[in-house]
Parts: sequence; C-alpha cells; structure tokens
Amino acid sequence: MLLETRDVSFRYDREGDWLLERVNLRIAAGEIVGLTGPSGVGKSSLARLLAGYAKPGQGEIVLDGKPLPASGCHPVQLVLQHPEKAVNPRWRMRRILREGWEPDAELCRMLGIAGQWLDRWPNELSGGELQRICVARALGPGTRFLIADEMTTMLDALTQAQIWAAVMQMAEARRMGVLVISHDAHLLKRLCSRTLDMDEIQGR
Ligand SMILES: Nc1ncnc2c1ncn2[C@@H]1O[C@H](COP(=O)(O)OP(=O)(O)OP(=O)(O)O)[C@@H](O)[C@H]1O
Repeated sequence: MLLETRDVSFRYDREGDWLLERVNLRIAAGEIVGLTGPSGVGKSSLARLLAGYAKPGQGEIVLDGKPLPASGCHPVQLVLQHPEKAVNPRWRMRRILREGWEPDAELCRMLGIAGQWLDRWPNELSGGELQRICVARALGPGTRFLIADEMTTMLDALTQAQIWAAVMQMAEARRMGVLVISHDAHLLKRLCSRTLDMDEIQGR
C-alpha cells in the first residue's frame, strides 16, 4: 500500500500565494518517515490534507493510485500535538475512546491507559493521559497510515517513549505507515528510516 501526494498545492486564501507548492511525498506500508522544516512552512497543513480535513487546491492525494474515501473510516488518521483540541469536551472518555472502534485491552495496556480514566471528562485528565486515549482512538483496524503531528512534543520523556513504543509495535504488526512530523532531530533519527525536509518535497 502506498500513500502519495501528486503535485499537491494548497493555500488558505483563494487569491493568495501558495503555502504548499507541488508537494510530492510517498509513504509505503510499514514505513516510518520523518518530516521536518521551519515553523510556518505548512507541515500541519500538509498533515490535514493527508488525513482528509482539507482538500488540495491543485494535485491529488492517492492511496494505491486511487482517491481517498470521502466518507466512512478514513485510512489516514491524524494525531495532533494538543489532544484537548481533538476531543469533544462534553463526552466522557469512554465514549471518546470508542468513537471509531473499540480498542482492545492489549493496546490499552501498551499505551498505559487506566480503566478509571474512562468515567471522567476530558478536563479531568492530564495532557499525557488524554494523548494516550487519542492515540488508541486513531489506531483502529482501518488505519493504514498514521500522521503524528508533534504528537508527543508536550509530553515527558517516559510518556513519549511509552507512546512511541506502542505505535511502533502496531506499525510493525499491521504494516502501518507513519509520518512523524517533528522539530526534534533526535526523535526523528531514533524512529524513522528516512527524514524529509519540507523544502525537498516541494517543486518550487
Ligand atoms: N486555518 C487557517 N487559515 C489561514 N491560515 C492558516 C490556517 N492555518 C494555518 N495557517 C497559516 O499557514 C501557515 C502554515 O501553518 P502550519 O501550521 O501548517 O505550519 P507548520 O509548518 O506546521 O508550523 P509549526 O512547525 O509551527 O507547527 C502559517 O503561516 C499559518 O499562519
């Protein structure tokens, strides 16, 4: 399975300059690829395009050569830096965790998710606890690619390590591709088989 952007260009303002210009990126099944680049160059915007939250202005994003599905479970899942922005504050954690699928006990154990968190509201969990839930939620059986946009940047080293160990294990077991977006060169070196700079994937 191959996730590919083909000459993707994107801008927020229809009249303005392109933020992303002719981006060509390929991630194969099971591949762990890093993406880096200065603040504001459009890494998160590209992440949103890949996960189907926004549409390219030009070019296309394809999975095995076919357009991504417009409805149903999206094969490209995005986990953001700030989990509190990614959950419904009016839902209890159990409902949030099971929004797309029911994570099994083994995955919850790997991610260090405690049963007693599930009766709480999002604002009653720490950032690290909430992020573990968001990661489990994103790893449904239909997920072929995970886009981790500064996924563990706000977390302590131990929590970072535990979350990445679980994600790497899942990626290997399921041949899931992962795009690791980060400014942390050490993290990228440790996790990724190759790291791209935003500069080198654009055609300008
Ligand atoms: N919804 C939006 N409407 C208009 N402009 C936006 C919107 N979201 C982001 N931008 C702008 O697009 C540019 C790229 O933002 P983006 O978050 O993609 O960059 P980034 O490379 O991920 O940055 P960082 O490393 O700081 O997270 C920024 O100039 C930002 O202000």
